[in-house]
Amino acid sequence: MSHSNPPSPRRFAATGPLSGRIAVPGDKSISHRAIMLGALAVGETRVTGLLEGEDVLATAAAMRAMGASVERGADGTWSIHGVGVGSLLQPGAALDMGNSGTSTRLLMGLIASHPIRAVFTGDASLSRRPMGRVMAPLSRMGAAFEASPGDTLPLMLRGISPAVPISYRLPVASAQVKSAVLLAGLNTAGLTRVIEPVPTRDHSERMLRGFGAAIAVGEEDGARVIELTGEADLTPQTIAVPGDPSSAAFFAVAALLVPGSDLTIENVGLNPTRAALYDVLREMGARIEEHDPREVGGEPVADLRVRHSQLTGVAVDPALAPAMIDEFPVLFVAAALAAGTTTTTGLEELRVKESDRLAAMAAALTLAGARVEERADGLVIEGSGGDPLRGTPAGGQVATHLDHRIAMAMAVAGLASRDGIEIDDTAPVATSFPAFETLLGEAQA
Ligand SMILES: O=C(O)C1=C[C@@H](OP(=O)(O)O)[C@@H](O)[C@H](O)C1
Ligand SMILES: C=C(OP(=O)(O)O)C(=O)O
Repeated sequence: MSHSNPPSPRRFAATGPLSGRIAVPGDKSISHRAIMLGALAVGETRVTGLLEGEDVLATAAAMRAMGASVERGADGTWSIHGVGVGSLLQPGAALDMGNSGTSTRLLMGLIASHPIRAVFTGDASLSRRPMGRVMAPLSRMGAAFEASPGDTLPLMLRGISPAVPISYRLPVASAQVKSAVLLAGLNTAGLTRVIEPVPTRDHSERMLRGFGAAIAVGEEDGARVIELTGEADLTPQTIAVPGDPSSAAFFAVAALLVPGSDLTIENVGLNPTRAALYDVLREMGARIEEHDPREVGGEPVADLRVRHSQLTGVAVDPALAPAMIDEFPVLFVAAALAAGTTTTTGLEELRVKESDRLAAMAAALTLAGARVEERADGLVIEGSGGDPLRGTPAGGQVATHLDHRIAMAMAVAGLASRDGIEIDDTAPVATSFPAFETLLGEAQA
């Protein structure tokens, strides 16, 4: 896990245009869910394109610790033999979630309706993140918690069976909270409902349906309503995981910013609950074309051709935030090179990710010579009009705070800088995108 890796500083500097064709690794959100649901289906689930990043490997280790077999074949296909809904075993040791919020919150949901006890631990970043948002609904279902102050890790969860089905209105727009409740509903007799005033990524709903769960999605007073009838019996699946749009985002912005670039990113997942970054970039003037739109693993996918473009600042509609929530760090980099002002609002959630992403990006971009104003709920960025950022001053280093997306966003900024950008630690990149630097080399070859 990333917290045991020594810091790995690195300098990113302009090395010329990005071109050719690359394929980014599998979607992180979908990979977590494929392992979890496969581990609950009796029989063999086969997964191709699984993201082999530290976060997903933490999920795999946890499911093994609870009785499932989760193994990688020589050809890269993963084979999962599940235990069946209701049959997760008591883990023999604490579940080390590393840096992964998704692993932690979704697994809390799964365990909440099983009669087992689990201790969750994580790295320094994860141990600061709020878990009360999942503890609240899962407590109503009957689970019990002993958490660290501020409802953080390490925490102990005592699940219960039978659990009580609930109807839960999400107080924050969070796919992790929604998914935790739905996963707890799998081993809960009756109707578990989640009401989502603001839609968030719907991978859980899609995949639960694919595995044969009784799940219905409707609308009530303008809100999305998801209803799951337990107890579920899941049927093993063969799943192809599409490329991660959140990983592709770094390459798309790099190609937009570096003059002369013409890069095609293959097989990018474009689920509408995930792809808003690409719409915002187009609104800013980005030349991004979608080729060969198709469906992979029940998700819309296309190849993206991205060419260097002069960008113009925009006011980003806060209603789009959930559909691009992990892409703001790299959007801020695009804004720093655009002509004019980019304003973002409604982004309080960014303060409780792997780092406080508003503070971290404001500090990092300012250090690199951009003009940034940090507000309570967003950043206002005065773009350079296409001129390269100065880069980090001698002896200066961007602080990434154990946050992979800060590291990759500022690496992209480095490619569009005059003097290069020095990053304090690229080790966290391995949580979501271990091949990042290799692919960067390929695209610049
Ligand atoms: O459900 C998921 O897979 C995720 C949901 C989002 O978190 P929140 O639910 O906290 O918004 C996102 O930031 C995270 O990277 C992955
Ligand atoms: C927020 C993220 O992940 P998680 O919540 O799973 O740590 C992310 O990948 O940007």
